[in-house]
Amino acid sequence: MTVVLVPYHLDEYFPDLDVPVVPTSVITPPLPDGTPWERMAYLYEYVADAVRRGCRDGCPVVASGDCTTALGTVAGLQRAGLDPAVVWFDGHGDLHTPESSRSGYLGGMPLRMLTGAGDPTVAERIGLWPVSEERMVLVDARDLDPPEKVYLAGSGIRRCPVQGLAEDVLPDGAVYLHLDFDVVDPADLSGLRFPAPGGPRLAQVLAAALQVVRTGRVAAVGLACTWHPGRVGARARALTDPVLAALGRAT
Ligand SMILES: NC(=[NH2+])NCCC[C@H](N)C(=O)O
Repeated sequence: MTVVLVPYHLDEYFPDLDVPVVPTSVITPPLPDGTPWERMAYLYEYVADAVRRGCRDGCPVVASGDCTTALGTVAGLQRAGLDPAVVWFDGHGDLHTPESSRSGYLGGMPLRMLTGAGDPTVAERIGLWPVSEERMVLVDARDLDPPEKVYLAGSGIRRCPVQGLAEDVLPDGAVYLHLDFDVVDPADLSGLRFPAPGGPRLAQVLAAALQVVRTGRVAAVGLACTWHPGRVGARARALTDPVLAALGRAT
């Protein structure tokens, strides 16, 4: 199984990023000068290519320090000839556009970007096609900003709680499974960049993620290790070890 480590948070290289998986390859190209999205597009070109190749022997897993790396992973699945749906576990929505974001945090935008909205730089440069809202499920997202709530209310994206993830909520076909660890309650995982209290326990997230894996349709997994480097890695293995084991059985 291909396990790709992308030790970055957005366009910033984090050599000390601790991840709960053992990588089979590490992507660290020196990034060119440019805007953050231009630099990320450069990085995600490598990610997309690694995922495309990784599809040949099962389900590639991509670990990075943010959620935006998912843009490269989904593009890689598309390059492999798939039309992936997206099941996105996150304490947040990641549904901002540059106009709606008050923080300006680029990591708060990737799920919206997968619909084809927002800054087009990455999509244009790596050939990422929009995923239709109807093929997206947002799991948990307990910490939504007001503009994200407004957008979700009028969008085709389905939202469900971790404990409400049933077979009939899951989209058809190939699935990109996105796990931002901050979906887990910070009581079970400290050191997160954006802790969102009041969330599900790690064991509950694990049960829901395994449900998705057991469909046998997960084509790639993204692990968003959204913690400060050196803070969480090993503890998160309680989630990733069983998920990777199940992936090995399911593919
Ligand atoms: N996946 C995450 N950790 N996202 C954090 C987003 C935080 C906040 N909603 C923002 O856009 O600024």
